[in-house]
Amino acid sequence: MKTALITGITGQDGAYLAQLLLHKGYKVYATYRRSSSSSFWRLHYLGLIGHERLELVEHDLLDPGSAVRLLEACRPSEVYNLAAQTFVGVSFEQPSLTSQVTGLAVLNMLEAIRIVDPDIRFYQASSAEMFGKAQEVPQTEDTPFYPRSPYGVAKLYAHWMTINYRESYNIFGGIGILFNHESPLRGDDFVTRKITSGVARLSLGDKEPLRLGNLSAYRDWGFAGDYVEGIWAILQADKPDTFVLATNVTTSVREFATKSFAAAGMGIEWHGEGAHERGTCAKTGRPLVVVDRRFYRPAEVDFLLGNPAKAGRILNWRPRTSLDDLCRMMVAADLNRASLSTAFSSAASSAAPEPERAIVHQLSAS
Ligand SMILES: C[C@H]1O[C@H](OP(=O)(O)OP(=O)(O)OC[C@H]2O[C@@H](n3cnc4c(=O)[nH]c(N)nc43)[C@H](O)[C@@H]2O)[C@@H](O)[C@@H](O)C1=O
Repeated sequence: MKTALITGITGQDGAYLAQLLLHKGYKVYATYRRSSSSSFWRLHYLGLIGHERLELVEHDLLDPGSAVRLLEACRPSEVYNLAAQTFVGVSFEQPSLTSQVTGLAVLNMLEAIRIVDPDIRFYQASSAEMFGKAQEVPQTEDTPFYPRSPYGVAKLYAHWMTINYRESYNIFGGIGILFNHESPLRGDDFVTRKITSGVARLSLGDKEPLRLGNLSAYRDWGFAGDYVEGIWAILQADKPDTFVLATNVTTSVREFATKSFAAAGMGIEWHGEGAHERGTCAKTGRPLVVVDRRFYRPAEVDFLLGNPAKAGRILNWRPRTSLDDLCRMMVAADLNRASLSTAFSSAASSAAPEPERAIVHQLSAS
């Protein structure tokens, strides 16, 4: 039985990767931060909590000594480093913390591998944010980097450090440069899930429009479930290498919102431009989307489009889920959650004790 260690199990990719590795028969050790122990909802969602081959381990990425002890205790043959401060917007507010967690912490794990067992295969989650102000279209493994956020800069440090350990110490450092990948398990601070949960709320009658930032940013969005298959394949390759995982299709935030409203059976019409743009219901004219400058970033990445040809050729990896299917999947999951919570709160109020209901009845009658 192979043993893997995943850092960042409470995130979207950690949950899907754990599911994949357990399905393949691995023993999986998975780390989480003490303060994120309440975010096991994704593991519950996938039915992984209590799995006999999944062991959750508390770990602080910033502590080099505990990285060594972690590897000595788990003895993995593969380490998947997914833990990071992953919100680009937050990285402008907390650049130092982001640099430590997303950048420097990766060095701690690489050093621990060098000390404990240099044969461990290490996966580093690099990001399309490293392309930032993209120097060519589409972006490939050879495109020069130009990060536009503290997050992108930190990821670039970790990226080069992994290559450096590959070349200096012969460590199997496999790298995936992942473009945006989404799912019903995405956190609702990211724009796709913010949109699909807003669509669910609005389609169930809520009146408060969705407040978004830059609607004209373009992203190459795929399904996270497809991408973890690529991540696994990167560590099974004959030699350590760097691969772009992307769909080769790019779409604006505005168009993602249009598709998501359509998935809930609602048409949206767009009016105005820039900070004054808004989207209204095609049938009733009620406001569905307004632009809110608070969600703009100090520096924006305007356009990302990845070419995954190398991953197709060498790893035989291809994204299988179209953007339309992804939108439908995410909207359906959010509609389900929203109607369950509406049903739950109305069941809770109708289950109020008899005397309270009687009082409400009397008050409204008088
Ligand atoms: C590859 C990369 O992918 C992700 O980073 P991201 O692209 O920044 O993702 P996002 O969903 O936060 O923003 C996408 C775009 O949408 C725009 N946008 C408009 N209005 C809102 C808005 O209201 N909220 C947010 N969050 N974004 C908005 C925003 O300005 C940006 O242009 C992370 O997984 C990251 O870890 C990673 O590695």
